[in-house]
Amino acid sequence: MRNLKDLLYKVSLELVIGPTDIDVEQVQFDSRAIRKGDVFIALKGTAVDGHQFIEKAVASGAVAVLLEDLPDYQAEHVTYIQVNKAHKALALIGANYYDNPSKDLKLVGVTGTNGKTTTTSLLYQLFKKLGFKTGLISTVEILIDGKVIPTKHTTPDPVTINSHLAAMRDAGVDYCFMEVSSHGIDQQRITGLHFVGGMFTNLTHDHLDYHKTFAEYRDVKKRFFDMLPSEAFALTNRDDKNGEFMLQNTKARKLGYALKTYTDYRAQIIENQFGGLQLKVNNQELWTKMIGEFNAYNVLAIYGCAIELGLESIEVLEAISQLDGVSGRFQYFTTAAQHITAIVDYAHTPDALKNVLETINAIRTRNEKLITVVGCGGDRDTSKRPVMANIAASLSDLIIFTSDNPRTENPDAILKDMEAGVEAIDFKKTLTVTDRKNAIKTAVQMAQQNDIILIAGKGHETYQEINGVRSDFNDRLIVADLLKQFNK
Ligand SMILES: CC(=O)N[C@H]1[C@@H](OP(=O)(O)OP(=O)(O)OC[C@H]2O[C@@H](n3ccc(=O)[nH]c3=O)[C@H](O)[C@@H]2O)O[C@H](CO)[C@@H](O)[C@@H]1O[C@H](C)C(=O)N[C@@H](C)C(=O)N[C@H](CCC(=O)O)C(=O)O
Ligand SMILES: Nc1ncnc2c1ncn2[C@@H]1O[C@H](COP(=O)(O)OP(=O)(O)OP(=O)(O)O)[C@@H](O)[C@H]1O
Ligand SMILES: N[C@H](CCC[C@H](N)C(=O)O)C(=O)O
Ligand SMILES: [Mg+2]
Repeated sequence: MRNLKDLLYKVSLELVIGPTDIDVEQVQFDSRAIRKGDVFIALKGTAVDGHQFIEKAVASGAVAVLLEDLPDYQAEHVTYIQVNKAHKALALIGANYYDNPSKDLKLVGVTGTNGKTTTTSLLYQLFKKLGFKTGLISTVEILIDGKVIPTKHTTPDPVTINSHLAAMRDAGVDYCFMEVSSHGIDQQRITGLHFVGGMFTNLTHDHLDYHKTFAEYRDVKKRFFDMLPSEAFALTNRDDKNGEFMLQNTKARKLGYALKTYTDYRAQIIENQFGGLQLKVNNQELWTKMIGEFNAYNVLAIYGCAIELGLESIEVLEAISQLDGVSGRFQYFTTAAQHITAIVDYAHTPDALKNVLETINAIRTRNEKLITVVGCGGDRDTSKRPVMANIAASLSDLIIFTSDNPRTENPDAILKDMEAGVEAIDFKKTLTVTDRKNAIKTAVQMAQQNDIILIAGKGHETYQEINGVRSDFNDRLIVADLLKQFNK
């Protein structure tokens, strides 16, 4: 139970009707979750306006309502608090509710189109290996020094974020690494958090359904760096043309990492094989199990972050060489007989798909086929569909288009959008198999000695969402099972 007045600390108020010196139970922004004694925050969302549900929230027992627009009818014994920006107020209230836990640990945020989960998960592993109590907030899971908590979002809502940070503080966590998505920045899910560092991986095509233009998407990402305090570091990829742009208005210490540009943290690829990467990082040797040029960026970024957080270079390099890959990111399975390799990867943007295919093409040595199984999500950016299909077709020997979370869309309509991106010359090597399990089965059946199968788009996911219904689905389990026939 918390005092409402304390929760409103730093929230800029327009009008208050009723007492604020009252006890409230929980902070809710969904009327369906309200219990007696809660405070309801009405948010104007992307689908509906939460103001519609004020009466319902009050009927369910809300003792206070925070809103932007006052209703004509106001219930007695309920406090109404009017603000200009309810999303911002929610974030501040969420932080106040848990006594601003982000100030009690060292929180680093990672933003960018691709590589956030990889970078944050590697940082989590690295800091744990070096003996620190560590936390992680990522697309795959939330980790509180080893304790796993399932998650649905990359960057959860601010009440959830602060509740996890509070649990981390209570567990004595020193460092927390979190993914900062563009939706998270735009919807103020990270407002009020105290970061000691911010990192930027790259910016390429994604989420143009939500942000409308690339410039708007870029500007939203930059807002994360604008909010960093002067004691924080801001470490950005200088080989990406937006790496410097992110830092234009930040107060934080500006730092860069790159493979192709001279900056603070530099790496050179000495070797890039299926076994891993050999790098020269600021003139020191580094070996890692991570594969491909894009992972050279991820590894260099975590090295820079660790040094900025005050760790010793030698022990960081040594610990990085022991880190394992990240679940569903270039995770591969090789058969004993026939030597067929299947790679499950979370590439769900044009750039990620291109990177993964180029990596496979660069490190494959034999005269084998590369078979790609890929789909595009429903109810998400439709403009990336033909682009991803074109990339898959031009960089593979055989392509099987299939479904990847059609959500509420017709799966075949999504596949038609993808097929439209394939050049006439590539058509003869493409197949469309709507059912994803059958698509994977087809790829395995077509594979011959030494062939490589890439199954892209779902990575760590354990479900497939069709017609709005989620059912169990796991690319890794399915392909591992199908490959058993070659191991007998
Ligand atoms: C488009 C989007 O981002 N939507 C998110 C947003 O919901 P919204 O505010 O738009 O919701 P809305 O349905 O319009 O409802 C408005 C308000 O009315 C309330 N309501 C609604 C119905 C009702 O009966 N009573 C009620 O009170 C809702 O709780 C809400 O507060 O805020 C919610 C709470 O934080 C999120 O759960 C929800 O995520 C949806 C489910 C989603 O799919 N989001 C994805 C796109 C997303 O956020 N992805 C990013 C990036 C992914 C990546 O690239 O890694 C992520 O960070 O996960
Ligand atoms: N630094 C990088 N640059 C480009 N592509 C990358 C990079 N790191 C990983 N990838 C590719 O992008 C895919 C997604 O990686 P990851 O899950 O780390 O990204 P993310 O930013 O967390 O994605 P999301 O926005 O869905 O949370 C990987 O499976 C890989 O194909
Ligand atoms: N966080 C990303 C994940 C996409 C993963 C892909 N499997 C899909 O469902 O489209 C998004 O919501 O756009
Ligand atoms: Mg992620």
